[in-house]
Amino acid sequence: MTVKNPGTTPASKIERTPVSTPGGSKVKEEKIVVTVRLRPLNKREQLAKDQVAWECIDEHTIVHKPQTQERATQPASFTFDRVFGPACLTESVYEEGVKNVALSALMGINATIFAYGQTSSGKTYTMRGITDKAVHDIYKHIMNTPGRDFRIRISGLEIYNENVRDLLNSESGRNLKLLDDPEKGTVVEKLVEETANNVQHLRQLISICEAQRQVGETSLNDTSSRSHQIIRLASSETCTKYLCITVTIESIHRESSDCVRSYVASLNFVDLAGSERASQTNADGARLREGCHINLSLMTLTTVIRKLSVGKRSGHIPYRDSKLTRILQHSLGGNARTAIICTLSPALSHAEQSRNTLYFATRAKEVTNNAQVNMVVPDKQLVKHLQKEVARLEAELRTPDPSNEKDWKIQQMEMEIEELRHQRDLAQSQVDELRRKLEDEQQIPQGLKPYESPLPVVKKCLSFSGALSPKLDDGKETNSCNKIRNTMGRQTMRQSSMTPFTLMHEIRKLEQLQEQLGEEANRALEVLQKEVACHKQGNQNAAETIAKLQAEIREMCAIRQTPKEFEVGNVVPVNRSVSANLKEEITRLHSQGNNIADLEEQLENVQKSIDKLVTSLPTDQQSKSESKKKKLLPLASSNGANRHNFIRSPCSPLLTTHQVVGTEIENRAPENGAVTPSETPLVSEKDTPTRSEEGGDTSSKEGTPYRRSSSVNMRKMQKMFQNAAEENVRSIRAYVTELKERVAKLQYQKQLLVCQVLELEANEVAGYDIENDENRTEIQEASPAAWNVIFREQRQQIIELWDVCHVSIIHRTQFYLLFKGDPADQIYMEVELRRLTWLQQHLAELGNASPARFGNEPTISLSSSIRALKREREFLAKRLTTRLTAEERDALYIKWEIPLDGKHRRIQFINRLWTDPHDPKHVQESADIVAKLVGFCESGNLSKEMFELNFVLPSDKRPWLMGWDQISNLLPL
Ligand SMILES: Nc1ncnc2c1ncn2[C@@H]1O[C@H](COP(=O)(O)OP(=O)(O)OP(=O)(O)O)[C@@H](O)[C@H]1O
Repeated sequence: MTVKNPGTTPASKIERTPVSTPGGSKVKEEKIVVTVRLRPLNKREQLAKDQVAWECIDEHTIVHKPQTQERATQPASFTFDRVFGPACLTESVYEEGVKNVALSALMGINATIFAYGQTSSGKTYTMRGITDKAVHDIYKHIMNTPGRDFRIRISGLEIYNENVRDLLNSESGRNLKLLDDPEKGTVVEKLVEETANNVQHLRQLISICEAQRQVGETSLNDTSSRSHQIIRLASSETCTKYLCITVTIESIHRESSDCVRSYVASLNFVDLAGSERASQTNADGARLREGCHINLSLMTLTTVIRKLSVGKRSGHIPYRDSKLTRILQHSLGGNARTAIICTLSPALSHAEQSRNTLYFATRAKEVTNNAQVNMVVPDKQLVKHLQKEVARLEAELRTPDPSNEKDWKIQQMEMEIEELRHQRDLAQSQVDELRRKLEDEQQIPQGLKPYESPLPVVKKCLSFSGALSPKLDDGKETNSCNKIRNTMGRQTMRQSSMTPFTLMHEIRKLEQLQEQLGEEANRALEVLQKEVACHKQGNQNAAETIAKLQAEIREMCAIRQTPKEFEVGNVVPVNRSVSANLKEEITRLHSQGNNIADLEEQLENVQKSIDKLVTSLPTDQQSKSESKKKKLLPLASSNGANRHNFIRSPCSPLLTTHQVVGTEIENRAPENGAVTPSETPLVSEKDTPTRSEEGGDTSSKEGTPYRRSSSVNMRKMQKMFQNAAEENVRSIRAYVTELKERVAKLQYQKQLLVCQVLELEANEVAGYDIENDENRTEIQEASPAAWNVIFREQRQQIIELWDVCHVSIIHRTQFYLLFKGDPADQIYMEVELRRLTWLQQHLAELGNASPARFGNEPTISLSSSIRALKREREFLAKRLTTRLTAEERDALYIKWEIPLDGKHRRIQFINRLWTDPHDPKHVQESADIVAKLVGFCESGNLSKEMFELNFVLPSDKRPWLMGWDQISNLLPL
């Protein structure tokens, strides 16, 4: 359990967004809110006839009423954010002084309210009232926000004699340890944290803390608080219906929700111990020791405030010198909104202490904090979400999805085609065998009566199967042929010759197989055709969606968000409807991105399918050799219509009508009318014509037109199919390449939109006036002259940001050399600039903290970027020897002033490249050298569109920024 370090939570990834960051470009610093409360003279002071030494002359100024004997050297007037006189109620102090700060916690911003002042000045009195009112307002807000689920948790601790004690667990013992967590900062070990069920429960828990607090008596206050008490409420809120408010900043979200992000924040109420000097309390013994410890913490607090007031860069800030400042480090110049109420006694007798308090308050006014909106993505939830997504994508890509029938069908068909091919070969060999037998029988017929000869029948049957007459398309013809065949079959049977019968049967079987094969192949091609058409459509849809989204985002930009739902200081909650729209759009955009990826993947599959189909066909060589052995080719089917489609594959734009016509002519039977299909003679091995060079019809040995063999046509047809299929593959490859480039371009557009949406969200959260933002940039068509100016400015900004963010110098080089100001470069320049701006901000926010991990990928941090750059420079240094000659290297060393006899000259030289973003010559020369070392040429190996997608560091094969998709992952999806 933590006492938070505001803004930290276990097992969660916290994203921090600056509170008021218009355009998301700068971190807004804000000063600590300092108010002063002057109480009335108490009874003790009245009895002692003490004088009133201070007066609040207006809402901001308190003045010291000079006494005659007092030296006039001391400042008499002090100004603060608000000053409350003796007549002011605690309610006013809360409403006008600290409410805005306190309720920031509801918006995911850590908040701390301190009460500082001498003993009996009214700290506890004020803090009790304020805590009570804040609790009331928190629950009021919860009631008024039914769309969100809140969870409130509370912990309480006191620091007594520099020992930390748990106020909600009296058995935990005295000294809880403070631990340093690289992610969470300082945490209090084993501090109990209770979840408040409702407002009464919360109040009860606060009372327990109050009761547990160490109270002693001093001469100034009968119930003096001798400890620094910190009651901490932490709130977290999801961006949808549910929310948790928790001390340990834990985010819980509904299972049913797609949102994996919540707001989290802690709200600290800190009632400090009296700030007076130990001597003034007439303390001795135990009290004196307490005073020393109290003052150690307060002294450190004062030092920290003093140092912070002159600027955070003023050197070491001694947070670690006391437990109080360690625990409250984030509230002092860090990620929190802080309000300090300085309480004063008006009594003249305490004037010196009161003046010290006012000096402290004056310093505190100068301290600035960097409050941020804390959003939490619980690791468990995130991992679950990502796992689901990965599983879904994997299933889609790897397993034949029943819903994706087309892929499944293609696979099935491929298997069937394979099987059919196998059967065909089998049948073919049987036919060959039968044919041989038949020929043997042909040698015998002298002894047979004419009607006993099976030959004419068989011949007719085979000629039917091998014929390529267009009449085969005609159903009637086919039927009549079938009839003839059947009749022949019956005749054959009557003629009681088993061999011809078997032969016919086998031939029919072969015919059927061939027919099936043709049909299956055509079906496969049809599916492929649909697939490609479908992908084309998908791609078009993606582009349309992007365009629509851009238009909608422009519209959303134009909408002013009034009235505001709930306002806390400068923090304006996100307009829910606009936010919902944005989320919806981003979800759509993401799914579109997935579609694009799917599209690519599926196109690859199509390509593979076609490759398979082609390789399953015999090659030309095979055809030739096989045609010598086998007299009928596999596609010698009577399925003329299918054949026609088969060759005229729709995937082949290169296949011309001429070719198709040619194909049809090729397949046509001789038109001399001398031969009908049924009359075509059986082609025997002996009679097989040889194929001419032109692939045309050649005469048989006998030179009769009847020898015009179907096997020749089949070979040609097969060759044509193969050509067509190869062309298909080529054209689909070209199409896939083109699609990839389009996908890359869409990715750029997507990134740009994501950047815009992030900015919009940040603007909404900050209540930023989008319309009046002068810095806001839109990608608009600029005139060539204007674009030229814009380009130069943007490029310079980019170069400077590369330097600041330690971006890969190979990336810089390639970007620099590729984008030279062409009007088409606008989008790339814009995206690069926005990414870098985001990165700069991200690195600044992260500071020295360890980067959170996203899935298995580490996210970017300053140190990881520097390390990566170092690796890259080492890689380039090695390349100096392989890419440049010794003379070239020496020339460069001389030019870049590297001592020729110095050690580690290569790395020295490489370390000088890309180090001066303000010198254009240096930049150009650096780019030229890196390009040479890596082997880029400006227009050569990469297109602009593919630039980002293809780019990986040669040293570690990882994208230089771990992928810009992570930016979009910051969105509440
Ligand atoms: N604004 C006020 N109006 C009326 N009475 C007040 C006011 N502020 C404080 N008191 C009274 O003054 C007394 C001392 O106040 P309190 O205990 O809050 O002081 P403290 O600063 O917390 O002292 P310590 O540091 O010793 O804990 C209390 O009896 C309280 O009721």
